[in-house]
Amino acid sequence: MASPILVTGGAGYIGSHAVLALRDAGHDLVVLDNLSNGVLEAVPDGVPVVVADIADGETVSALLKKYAIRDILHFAGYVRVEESVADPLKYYGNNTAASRALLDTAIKAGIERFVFSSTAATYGVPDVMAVSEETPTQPINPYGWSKLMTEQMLRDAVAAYPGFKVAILRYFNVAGADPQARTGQRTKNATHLIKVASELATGKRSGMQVFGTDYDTPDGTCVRDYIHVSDLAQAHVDVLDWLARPENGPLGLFNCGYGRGYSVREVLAAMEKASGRRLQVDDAPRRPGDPPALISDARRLREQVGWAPKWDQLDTIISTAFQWEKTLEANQPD
Ligand SMILES: NC(=O)c1ccc[n+]([C@@H]2O[C@H](COP(=O)([O-])OP(=O)(O)OC[C@H]3O[C@@H](n4cnc5c(N)ncnc54)[C@H](O)[C@@H]3O)[C@@H](O)[C@H]2O)c1
Ligand SMILES: O=c1ccn([C@@H]2O[C@H](COP(=O)(O)OP(=O)(O)O[C@H]3O[C@H](CO)[C@@H](O)[C@H](O)[C@H]3O)[C@@H](O)[C@H]2O)c(=O)[nH]1
Repeated sequence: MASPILVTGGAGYIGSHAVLALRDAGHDLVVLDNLSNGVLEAVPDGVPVVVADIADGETVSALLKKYAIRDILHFAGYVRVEESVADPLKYYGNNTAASRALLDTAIKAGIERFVFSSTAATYGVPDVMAVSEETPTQPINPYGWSKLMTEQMLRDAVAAYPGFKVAILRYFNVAGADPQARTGQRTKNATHLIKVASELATGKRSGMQVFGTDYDTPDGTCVRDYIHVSDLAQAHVDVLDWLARPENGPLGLFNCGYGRGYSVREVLAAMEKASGRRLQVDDAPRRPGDPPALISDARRLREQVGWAPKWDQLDTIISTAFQWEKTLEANQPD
């Protein structure tokens, strides 16, 4: 893989961590991002950035040619579940239709390997405790559907176009930040539990709520499988290597998680410990659409690809998220 890797959405939260992981592994790369939610500061100096939309076929095909790209990591997309319910066409437009356009450009350019950011939201509300790649997909919101439809296009493309290999990665709850605080989550008006709790712990918010305390879980709050964003970034590097070996593919489907769940209360207790602050938290009704527990069976990624996570302690996830939030605060203009 001597030619550079194209990272779409590389100016965003997960993409910017993947950029660091790829660089740390010695890869050259190019970022493609329309900056709708990303920022240029998230991309390290020296990495070329093309500011354009993935659906802009002319620009994208020119860049694939210019850099002789053979591999694409496709992170670009919209990520807010509740927004997808309020404005579904926005999600089908970007996560499905724009991804189709990118795929079309990629196939025409002879791209060999394509890794797609999918989500545990494709499983909906599973009736098993540990969700494997074989668990039926039944999204309960347009976000999940918009990703599942792109997965289907990729499956069909692999079957139709010889030489085209794909890996689909279904992320569970992504959190934390680069342990060296080179990048982290910058999302404005974030709704993710750990980001919200980090903002509260650094004083950017005055309070937060626990959505639902009467679930059938050990402490009554929802349980999730939180994966450190740097381990997830490394999974992309490992999966690309896996896909590049002739005996592997043409299609890989991998859950990305640790196979271990933590409740909302456990997360908040860990944030109090990391920050040394008492958090102002109120109990609130359930948030519509939240499954009580979502835990991955992610053995396939470890066993087939050889992924070996390094940051898989809840305290590490929480402390890196908190440290990043402080870094962001320190760099705020007055
Ligand atoms: N954050 C999570 O917990 C989570 C969980 C599961 C899956 N994912 C998936 O991972 C991917 C990255 O998520 P994130 O949390 O880093 O989000 P993010 O919003 O931080 O990053 C997405 C990036 O893509 C860019 N982008 C969006 N649409 C584009 C387009 N049409 N053309 C070019 N650039 C575009 C944005 O500017 C942004 O920089 C998304 O596809 C998301 O669906 C995220
Ligand atoms: O202020 C808050 C925010 C969240 N929660 C709860 O915390 C848990 C986790 O919520 P959140 O961090 O919003 O993540 P999820 O809703 O589990 O969804 C995330 O994880 C999914 C994969 O599991 C991805 O598909 C989604 O894109 C991503 O938003 C849920 O029980 C929420 O109800 C609170 O109690 N208070």
